[in-house]
Amino acid sequence: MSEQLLTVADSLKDRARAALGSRNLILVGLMGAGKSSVGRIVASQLAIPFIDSDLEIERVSRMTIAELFAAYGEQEFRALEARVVKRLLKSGPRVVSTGGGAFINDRTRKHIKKGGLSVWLKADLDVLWERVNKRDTRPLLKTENPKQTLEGLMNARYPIYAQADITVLSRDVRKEIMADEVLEAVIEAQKESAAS
Ligand SMILES: Nc1ncnc2c1ncn2[C@@H]1O[C@H](COP(=O)(O)OP(=O)(O)O)[C@@H](O)[C@H]1O
Ligand SMILES: O=C(O)C1=C[C@@H](OP(=O)(O)O)[C@@H](O)[C@H](O)C1
Ligand SMILES: [Mg+2]
Repeated sequence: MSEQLLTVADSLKDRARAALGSRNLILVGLMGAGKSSVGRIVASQLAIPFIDSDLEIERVSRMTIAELFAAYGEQEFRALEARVVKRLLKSGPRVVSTGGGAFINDRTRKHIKKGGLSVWLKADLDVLWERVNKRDTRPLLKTENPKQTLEGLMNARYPIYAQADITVLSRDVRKEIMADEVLEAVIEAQKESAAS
């Protein structure tokens, strides 16, 4: 990388870090959008802590997400998720990647709206499907036609994800590029709110 390009990359991180201030950055969106993997890169670029709410739920319960769904059902999982997300957002700045259903739950969405800047990683069905069909860890997709299930979730959930503060299109590009686009969107959002 040339010296000039390095300076541009550094200033992107610095400007995004300054724009975020002490707020949390919370990634929302459907399964496969890249919340967990892109969130981790964004946090490392900003040099702030990264927490994935699903991993935190698994840590505190000492069960996997699939085991929690099987043993207690989705409703109990959502109640635990709401408590964990609320706690994770108590202090900042952090990058918190949520599970796909978190922002859909009224209680959890309120915690997220209050707890920082939310970013919807929005992807089309084929991109999501390409990514999620490689693993069978997601209990909601254990159906006869998982692609159709995913499409149904898209239709039901996209109007709600649209309430996030920022939307970034999650495309078939490298995760590092997606992370840079999130940083750019944070800077833009801050400029817009300062101008209004
Ligand atoms: N931009 C990307 N390009 C290629 N693969 C990606 C990209 N973003 C995510 N993935 C892959 O897709 C899968 C799902 O990503 P993940 O971060 O777990 O999504 P989410 O947390 O939103 O469900 C993972 O295997 C991940 O490595
Ligand atoms: O969409 C959902 O309701 C879910 C998404 C999953 O997280 P990812 O979006 O990180 O896969 C996980 O929380 C759980 O399987 C439920
Ligand atoms: Mg995830």
